[in-house]
Amino acid sequence: MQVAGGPRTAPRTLAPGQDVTVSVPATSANLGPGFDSLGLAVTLYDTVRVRTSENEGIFVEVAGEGAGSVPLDSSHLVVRTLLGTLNNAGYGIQGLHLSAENAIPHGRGLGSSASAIVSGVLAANSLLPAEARLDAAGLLHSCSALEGHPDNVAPALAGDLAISWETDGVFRSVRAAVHPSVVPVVAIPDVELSTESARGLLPATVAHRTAAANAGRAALLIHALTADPSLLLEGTRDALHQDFRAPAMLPSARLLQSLRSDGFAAVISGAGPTVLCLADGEDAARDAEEAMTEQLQAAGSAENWRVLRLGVERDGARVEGHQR
Ligand SMILES: Nc1ncnc2c1ncn2[C@@H]1O[C@H](COP(=O)(O)OP(=O)(O)OP(=O)(O)O)[C@@H](O)[C@H]1O
Ligand SMILES: N[C@@H](CCO)C(=O)O
Repeated sequence: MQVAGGPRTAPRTLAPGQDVTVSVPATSANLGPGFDSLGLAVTLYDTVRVRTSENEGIFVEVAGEGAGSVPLDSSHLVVRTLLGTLNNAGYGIQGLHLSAENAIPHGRGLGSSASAIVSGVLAANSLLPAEARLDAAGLLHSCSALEGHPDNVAPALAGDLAISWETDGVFRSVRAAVHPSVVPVVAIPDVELSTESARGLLPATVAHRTAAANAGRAALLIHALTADPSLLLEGTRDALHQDFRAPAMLPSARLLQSLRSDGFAAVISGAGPTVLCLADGEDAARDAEEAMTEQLQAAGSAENWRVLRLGVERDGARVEGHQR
């Protein structure tokens, strides 16, 4: 958590009794060829309620994903992000009560860390006085800098499809409307793979022809996702990350390969190991669900995976303040 650049004077203390709830969607980054650039918000959510208190100390409770494994003190990712954001604005708190209900599984490629960062930054922003708040561009940059790349935080903040980039250290993003017939279907294994270790498997450089081929597919993918979903299979072909990471997620790599051979637009979601199919219409989504389930059954591992048909989350994170 970066706190450099924070206040040079003693921080002001936020009033106790403030109460805010933030709900943030899961996101699937990369979508094949859009490494560190493309991301899609989907209908699975983490929700945190944050209350400032006059009782000193930090109290954290977690239900759902991460319960029993994430820390319950100031090192909790949402708390750490929230306190860092307040500190950067010149504020602190006396006491804090955070209650999290998580549906996004951790370390599976569905943007759980981005969701936690967005939750912490948005909660802090809502608790701050209006004049100390970040604007939309500041929120995107701040969350992206904390996550290290913008492709999950951008759709988590704004919803739908996000196309993101970085210029001279500044992260930016535009939102694009996904074609209404696109349905995301995911197969989530019960094993985790940290993004950090998956990034460690990538080469420092690729051949020029590889980069050129990938650029063409990324451009095609945006057309397929927004205008012509019949091109999704060809548009989701990646050359930059999936093959390099396959040794760390062999069952996912096998499922991906066999789904693509059968004509499904399957990709590794984020850094994996979840497999995402982008289906063109509800019938195709049902076929993808069935194909995933059958292939996992044939491999004798269906009980270790969850297959879910999701929707595209159009609006992104929601913040609700409560009067007390
Ligand atoms: N809601 C949360 N509360 C606290 N910590 C969290 C939360 N979500 C994620 N984390 C932390 O982030 C880690 C997972 O982050 P990681 O970047 O490895 O995977 P991911 O974000 O789920 O996947 P990807 O970045 O590929 O989409 C967890 O192990 C946990 O330490
Ligand atoms: N673009 C990121 C997404 C996961 O955080 C990666 O693949 O490493």
